[in-house]
Amino acid sequence: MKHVNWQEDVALLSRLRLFQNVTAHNLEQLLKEFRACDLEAGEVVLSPFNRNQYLYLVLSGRLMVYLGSLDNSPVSTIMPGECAGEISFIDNDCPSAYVVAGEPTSVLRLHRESLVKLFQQAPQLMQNLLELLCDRVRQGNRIILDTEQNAKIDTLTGLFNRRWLEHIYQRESTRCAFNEQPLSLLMLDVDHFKDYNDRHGHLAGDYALCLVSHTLRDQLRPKDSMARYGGEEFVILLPEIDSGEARAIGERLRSSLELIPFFYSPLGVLPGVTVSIGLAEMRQSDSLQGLIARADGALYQAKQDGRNRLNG
Ligand SMILES: Nc1nc2c(ncn2[C@@H]2O[C@H](COP(=O)(O)OP(=O)(O)OP(=O)(O)O)[C@@H](O)[C@H]2O)c(=O)[nH]1
Repeated sequence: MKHVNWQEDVALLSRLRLFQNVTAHNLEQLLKEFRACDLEAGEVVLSPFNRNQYLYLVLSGRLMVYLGSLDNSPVSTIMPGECAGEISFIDNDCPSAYVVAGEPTSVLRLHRESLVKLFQQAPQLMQNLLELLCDRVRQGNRIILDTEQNAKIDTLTGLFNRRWLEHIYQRESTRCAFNEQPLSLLMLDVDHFKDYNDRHGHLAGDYALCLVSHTLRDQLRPKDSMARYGGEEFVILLPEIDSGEARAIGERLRSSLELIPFFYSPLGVLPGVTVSIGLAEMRQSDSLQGLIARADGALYQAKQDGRNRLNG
């Protein structure tokens, strides 16, 4: 970080969000305390390992924010007019994120004591800082929400993933057991899928998996859950459905795919696929693993019996 000369500019400061509606007199007092610095691209300004005493205001360039490790993708960008370091600046603790110059960047640096002194004379400054902090909290909440979404959704098909299935099963099995209702599970596996990939390419295989997920999910009730269990394996949970009814549902799902001889994809027209299905109904105090093991056994038999059929 290189200290540089800075042409003091009250007009520019008053345009920064932190200083909006702060009087020119107060800003002039603050100006004396600022240090202008130039940062090289990649230079680390804040790190969770170093206590921070400064507030940084970006004048030009941009700062990138990284959570956890610098190897992760940046979670946000701090642009001219915005500031960095305000949380650790206030609580005098280590920053929660890395802040790194994304390109050659000019910043103004202000020691915490200078700003704290001014709080009493300029309450508006405190208000502005609180608003900035609220923005940071909201941004953090959005990141948490996105991360949770990623933790439960399979990116290729948009279905729930295997990890989230555990969570849903806990909830639904408890609810069904409590209400003395049945719960059934279908385990589906795309037939001859290795062959399909070999013939049409892996990307075509990916589109076929999307066809399976969209075709089947559209036929389910809101209370049913469909998850991608593994590569070409899917699990459907059917709460309040006994094995007799689940057989009819599974049969309907299976035949709906059989009736699609080809489909349109970004690669052009591709042949459809069929699925084999294993069915199992929940027994008292069945774990998900136990229920799936029985459905998997039934699926194995469906494959043995010639595929494109339901067993269980
Ligand atoms: N395109 C694509 N293929 C996948 C994906 N996940 C797994 N596969 C492929 O799915 C194929 C599964 O092959 P196998 O387990 O041998 O079974 P199969 O060829 O479907 O044969 P049967 O199940 O006995 O009918 C493998 O070739 C995997 O590479 C994926 O996300 N996309």
